[in-house]
Amino acid sequence: MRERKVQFEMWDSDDPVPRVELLKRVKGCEGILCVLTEKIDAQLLNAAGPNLKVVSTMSVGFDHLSLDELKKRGIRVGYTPDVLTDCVAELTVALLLATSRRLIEATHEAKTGGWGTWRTLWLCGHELANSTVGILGLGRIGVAIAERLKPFKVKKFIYTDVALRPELANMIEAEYVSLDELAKQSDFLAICCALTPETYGICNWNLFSKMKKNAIFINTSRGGVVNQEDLYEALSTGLIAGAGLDVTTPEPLPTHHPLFTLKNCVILPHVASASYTTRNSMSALAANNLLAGLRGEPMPKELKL
Ligand SMILES: O=C(O)[C@H](O)CO
Repeated sequence: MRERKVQFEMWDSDDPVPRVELLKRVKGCEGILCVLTEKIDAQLLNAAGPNLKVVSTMSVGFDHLSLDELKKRGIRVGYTPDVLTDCVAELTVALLLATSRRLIEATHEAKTGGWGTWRTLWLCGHELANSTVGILGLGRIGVAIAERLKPFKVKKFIYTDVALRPELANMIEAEYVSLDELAKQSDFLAICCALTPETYGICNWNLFSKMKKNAIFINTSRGGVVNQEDLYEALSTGLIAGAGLDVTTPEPLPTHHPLFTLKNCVILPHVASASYTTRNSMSALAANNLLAGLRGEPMPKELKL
């Protein structure tokens, strides 16, 4: 293999690179490796200029990339699916259990003196055994979540998506239903779809009002799929039983946000893929995508534009 040297400049901080700084530093670059906090839009692509050949994002989600603008300029895009599937599924199950069994409330009560005598209905939650689990957007992550939930004796998996996903559905014996039926039948509803113009705000009053009173809503995809005002209304009026959110709009969610006042809403700071193993795999894959793109070779994981 012919050796080629790559010159790179790294933003050596866990905090995002300030936009003004990024716009300055991308000028003339052939490749950019970014994370989901960087908006790769027309402004940034113009600032980079015509040398830019490849953008590699260290994420499975790509809603921070203006795909039309990238396509128009013939810029190739790499992303990091698969390597985070197990980690995200694991966290989703943890969040689901923490929400449905009210673990955050329970530790708070234990610590702050709320733990009195044993009481019959105190801190009762909802169990997975004999339940129906709905998945909105059945991909690798949805399947991995269902595989982990099955041993909890879930009765039935149902899903909806823009199209039938027979191969994935067969792996978990999931039945395809309409969005309305998904809302009506699910005891637990896991949101696993990508954020696109079609899914923006799809979890709104219309959906929540059809859900069961005992339903638990879990979102580890993107905050933008949820109408948060409607979710607040649904949770605070007891329309649904609880919500676990790893993603919100905006991020970070301001500490004074009404959702933080609700006991039946568990909010995590976008940590679904945060394990050492997974973040290492994601960064290696993102780097390999970038290098392959620069060499003009097939990327290990390229997004088809
Ligand atoms: O899109 C992603 O990769 C996750 O949201 C963060 O790991």
